[in-house]
Amino acid sequence: MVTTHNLGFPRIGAKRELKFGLESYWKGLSDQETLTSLAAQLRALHWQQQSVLDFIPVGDFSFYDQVLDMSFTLGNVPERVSGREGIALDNYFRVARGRSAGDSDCSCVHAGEMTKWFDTNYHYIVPEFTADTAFNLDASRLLAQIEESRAQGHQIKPVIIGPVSYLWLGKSKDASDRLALLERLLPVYAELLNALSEAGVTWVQIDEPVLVTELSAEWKHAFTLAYHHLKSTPVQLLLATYFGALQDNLQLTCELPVAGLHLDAISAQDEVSRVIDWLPAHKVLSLGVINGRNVWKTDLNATLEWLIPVYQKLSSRLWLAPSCSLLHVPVDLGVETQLDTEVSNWLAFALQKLEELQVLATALNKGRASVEAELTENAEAIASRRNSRRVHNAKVKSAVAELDSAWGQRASDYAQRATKQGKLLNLPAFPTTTIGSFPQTTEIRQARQQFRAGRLNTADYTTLMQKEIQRCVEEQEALGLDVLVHGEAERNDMVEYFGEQLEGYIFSQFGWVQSYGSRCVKPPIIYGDIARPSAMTVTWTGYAQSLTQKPMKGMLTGPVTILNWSFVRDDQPRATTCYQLALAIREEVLELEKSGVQIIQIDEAALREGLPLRKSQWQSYLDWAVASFRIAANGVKDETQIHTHMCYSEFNDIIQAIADMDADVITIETSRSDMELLDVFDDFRYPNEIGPGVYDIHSPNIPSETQVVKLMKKAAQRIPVERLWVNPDCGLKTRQWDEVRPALKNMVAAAQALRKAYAPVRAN
Ligand SMILES: Nc1nc2c(c(=O)[nH]1)N[C@@H](CNc1ccc(C(=O)N[C@@H](CCC(=O)N[C@@H](CCC(=O)N[C@@H](CCC(=O)O)C(=O)O)C(=O)O)C(=O)O)cc1)CN2
Ligand code: MET
Ligand SMILES: [Zn+2]
Repeated sequence: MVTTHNLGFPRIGAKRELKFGLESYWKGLSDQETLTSLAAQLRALHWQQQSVLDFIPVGDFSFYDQVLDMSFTLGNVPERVSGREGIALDNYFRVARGRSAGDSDCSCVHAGEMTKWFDTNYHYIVPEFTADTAFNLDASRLLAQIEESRAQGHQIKPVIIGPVSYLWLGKSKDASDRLALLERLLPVYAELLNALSEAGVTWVQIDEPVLVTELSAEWKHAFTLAYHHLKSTPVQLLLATYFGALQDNLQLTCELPVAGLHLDAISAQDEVSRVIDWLPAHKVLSLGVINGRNVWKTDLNATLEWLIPVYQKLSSRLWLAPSCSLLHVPVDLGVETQLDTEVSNWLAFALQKLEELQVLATALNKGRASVEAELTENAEAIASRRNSRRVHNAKVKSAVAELDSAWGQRASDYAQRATKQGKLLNLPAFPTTTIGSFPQTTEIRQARQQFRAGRLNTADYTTLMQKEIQRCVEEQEALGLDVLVHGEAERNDMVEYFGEQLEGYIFSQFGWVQSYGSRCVKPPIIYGDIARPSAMTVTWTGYAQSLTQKPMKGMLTGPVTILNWSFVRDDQPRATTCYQLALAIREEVLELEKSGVQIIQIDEAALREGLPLRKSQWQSYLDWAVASFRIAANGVKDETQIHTHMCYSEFNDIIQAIADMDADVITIETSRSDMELLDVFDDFRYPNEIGPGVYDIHSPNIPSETQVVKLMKKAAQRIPVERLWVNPDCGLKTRQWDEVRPALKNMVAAAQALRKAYAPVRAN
């Protein structure tokens, strides 16, 4: 018999119940009891929905982030919050967000740093280490949830993050070697596993996703040390790897002294037979055969055909699961009532993926005949997608086939363009601008909800959004900003908004996926060739420009970011889809230009974060990603100024690729790193203009004028002042107007001070 299990389930709720519960608690509108009982209800529902599986995950639920949960379990709690009285949960939220329910402004602490979870759009709270970090087990969260699930009659498998990945994902705050902490960490893990065993647990899933990345000899050795240390614990360990292939870590991984291994057979299908060869005969092999990161139905017949010989070899040592936690896909296709029925028949969300898993297991355990109807239905859906005329657009395919590098080439080089643009735009030194979005207020969101529900007509919705745009322009004029934006009021999200207007896309009503904390995105779904039936932003931008004499930046999302933050086709290379998106955005750029827009920003927030997990694959990704951006951006006249924006700025290794995009201006995140990141942008390596973010928009804290001046002076030591812009780190949509106004006021005042301070330099 094969065993079925799941690595993790989405916790936000099919209708984002957890999001609303959390936000209400943070605002002080509900109490802890309400929040914890909502959490228990969600867990109960999710376990029940998974209960056909042989093992269901416990410990994957989180109030904010599973890595932060692990930090609390290991007693690695930052000093700045420890020793506080009151509700423990509030301390957890203080690390997550810098404050908790009922905190007055003065009791805020700085939030833990947030960063991307591998190559997904999920963000985790980075564990903090120093040379003195001590660990202390607090297994209460896990033990309580184990008891809770048992009471509901489930067969469970607790999920924890493994010690090596835990250290790898964290950051040393004092430049000490975090790997040196392993010795101190392992006894706490052993204690945890013992506690789980005492609670009656037999299997524990221990996640070590860093095994799919390139590891140095020290980190490889850490694996051997760690798992030999944990070998004698009484529970059986299922070591889980996902998001990629093991490659040079394959032999190491197979030989670790654990009871079982989970391999992502979607991204590492080629490795399965080698793993079987290397894996000692007593070990279980769990294969992730259902894609946990995309929304397409699995081709069950093909998968089964491939699995049958594997099952013959492994027999009951074979376990089946989705490739990774289902955190990265929406919960339930069943609640979607407005999806196009043809395309929706090609899709599977979390619950449907578990059904697929069940069909595969039943076919192996009881023979194909026992699931004949399901297999036939699946074959029909797969064929329907493959043969659908709606997937293919001959015009788009030939446009992509005709692309050559000339499409990505601007007429003149940067220096010549800068002169022409300077004359036309006539901006002061240290020009001020923002990244695009202004607060998405409750009124804006509610208006859009009403519009969607048909309770507000198009004319009224448009009027409301125009009012918001007008307000936004007036605020910026009053603040004295130099280059204005329209504020993106009309956009639900910077990717979904474009997806909704492009052909080849469909979008769900409830397909929410957690991005961080309570924040979710609803990635639109690319099912076919991409075309742009009509202009997407020109009217809104034109309206905004009509309200001011100052230059209004056109605001677009770039092809690579649209690709990386959408659910994409799995029937053609990502590069091909990206080129199609690039052509669509190029059309929009050219139409904006034609309408008189002089500055166009094309956000590539996800270009850096879309890098493959292994460095050896970076260059081929960067080649098509940069080429796509260039196709989108570089068809404009010299006089048109192209901006781009990226929110994470560890650019050290890819600065050449960033420079090759050849945008006239790039805005990046730098405030949190005190401008040190700019070292890599120094004179020689980055030739164009730069707006290093001067304050962190993720925090409600207001930067002072002095702070901004200080940061910009640091920037000016690295970048010639005539190439510097002044702007926040990222868009302001998650902030309140009361936070934005004073922050930008200080930023503008700082720019004025800088103009005075550097005036003599510029006169020379
Ligand atoms: N796709 C994407 N990925 C990204 C980012 C990004 O901006 N977009 N930014 C970075 C950080 N990640 C982020 C992810 C989400 C949000 C965010 O603000 N999300 C919103 C949802 C945005 C949205 O699509 N809103 C819709 C739906 C609004 C809504 O929820 N309406 C309520 C009613 C209104 C209300 O009471 O608020 C309802 O339908 O129930 C809209 O505006 O139309 C949220 O979770 O709150 C911010 C940053 C990295 N990845
Ligand atoms: N233009 C977008 C905004 O300001 C860029 C955000 S990058 C995540 O919101
Ligand atoms: Zn950003």
